[in-house]
Amino acid sequence: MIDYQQAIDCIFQTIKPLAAVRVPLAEGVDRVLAEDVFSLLELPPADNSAMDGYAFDHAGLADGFLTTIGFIPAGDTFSATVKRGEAVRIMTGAPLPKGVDTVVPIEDIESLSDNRIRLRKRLEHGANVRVRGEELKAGEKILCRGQHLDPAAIGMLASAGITEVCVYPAPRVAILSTGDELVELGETPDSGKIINSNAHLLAACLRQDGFIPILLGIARDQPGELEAFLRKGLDADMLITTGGVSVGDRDLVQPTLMKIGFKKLFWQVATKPGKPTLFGTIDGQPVFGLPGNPAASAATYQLYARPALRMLAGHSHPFAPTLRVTLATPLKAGGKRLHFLWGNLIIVNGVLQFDPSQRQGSGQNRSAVGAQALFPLPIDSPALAAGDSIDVIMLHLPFGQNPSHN
Ligand SMILES: Nc1nc2c(c(=O)[nH]1)N[C@H]1C(S)=C(S)[C@@H](COP(=O)(O)OP(=O)(O)OC[C@H]3O[C@@H](n4cnc5c(N)ncnc54)[C@H](O)[C@@H]3O)O[C@H]1N2
Ligand code: MOO
Repeated sequence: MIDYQQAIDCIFQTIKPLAAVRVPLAEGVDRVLAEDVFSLLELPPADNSAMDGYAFDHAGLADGFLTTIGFIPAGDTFSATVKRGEAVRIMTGAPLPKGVDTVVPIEDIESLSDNRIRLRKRLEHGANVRVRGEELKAGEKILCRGQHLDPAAIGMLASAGITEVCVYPAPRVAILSTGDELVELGETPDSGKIINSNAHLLAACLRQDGFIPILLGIARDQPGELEAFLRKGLDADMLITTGGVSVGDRDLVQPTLMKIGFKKLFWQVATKPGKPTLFGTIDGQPVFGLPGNPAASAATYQLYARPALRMLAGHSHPFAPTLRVTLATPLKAGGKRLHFLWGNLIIVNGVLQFDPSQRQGSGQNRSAVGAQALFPLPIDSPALAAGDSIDVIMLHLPFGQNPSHN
């Protein structure tokens, strides 16, 4: 049996980004750039005002008095040259006319009679002016391959005149649930049956992370049916199965995958949950056989499938960050497998604490509900006390807390 580090090393060495596609800029959000991007425009296109105020020539400001000779709203230009001792009323974003280099905000002047104004305080030369090209030069490299496109990046690319981007696409993920005991949500589970909740859990994880779930349904524990279902998943960018990967008489996923060209890279990891996790490829397509126990499916999605999907999507940092926090409540000693414990992150006096969930059983969906982090309790770890420093794997930010309780 391999350990957790060997499992993630194997995934890291195996998965390569998907073939890049060119998409309209708006569809690029949350994707990763597959090529460098160069600005088509200079920005700002001209020296312009950063404030609503009055523009003037700083060198001509002898006594703090100026005569206003006109008005420029944003989007307009002013053709006349402004002479020393004169000022034009100018709005934020409007280009500076010839002859001026400094802007005084409206709040900092006193209006006098005869179109005269007086500056209340001294200003630096060039104050409140945005200089042509200070943000972007035409032809300048503005974003590099590998950059994640957040909304601010989309805004900057739009400002640079970029209409399309070349990105790694969002992976499409086929999900197959296996097991004779399963019925679909909406059906009545008769004796011994349970609802296929893992498909909903995994589809929700995928949607939350910006990936595309393709639900294949439920394959019975019967080799022919299972093979037909597995083949349906081969068009996707990744295939994830749940259930049927342990050592039971009806755990048929692995032998059936083998029949259709599966190259097994690992099976069984010394972790709890997640021991029976299976990983490999079929013609280069990554395939995960996740354990059927719901919280084991949820944990192995976070620990293995999610980073693998981020790698397909071109992210150079696929693994969730770890963060040093304090333990809120004591924990029992570790055992013979690395034990991933679900927990909440709570903020106490501005310090993050990890509060382990009361339920940790891998057979229950409830164990993972609301958890924002996983704590890997090391093999043979001694018992831990409240206040101990621990490193947790961050799954989500602890939003949703009432700020007054911090
Ligand atoms: N003798 C051994 N038995 C088991 C071992 C072992 O090492 N030796 N490992 C245990 C561990 S750990 C896990 S995890 C489970 C995983 O086994 P499988 O992946 O083969 O999963 P199943 O046996 O098919 O199901 C396990 C459990 O999960 C429920 N399940 C399955 N699919 C779904 C679904 N789509 N939605 C909701 N719940 C599902 C299923 O009914 C079972 O209760 O094996 C242990 N056994
Ligand atoms: O390892 Mo299993 O995956 O405990 O539930």
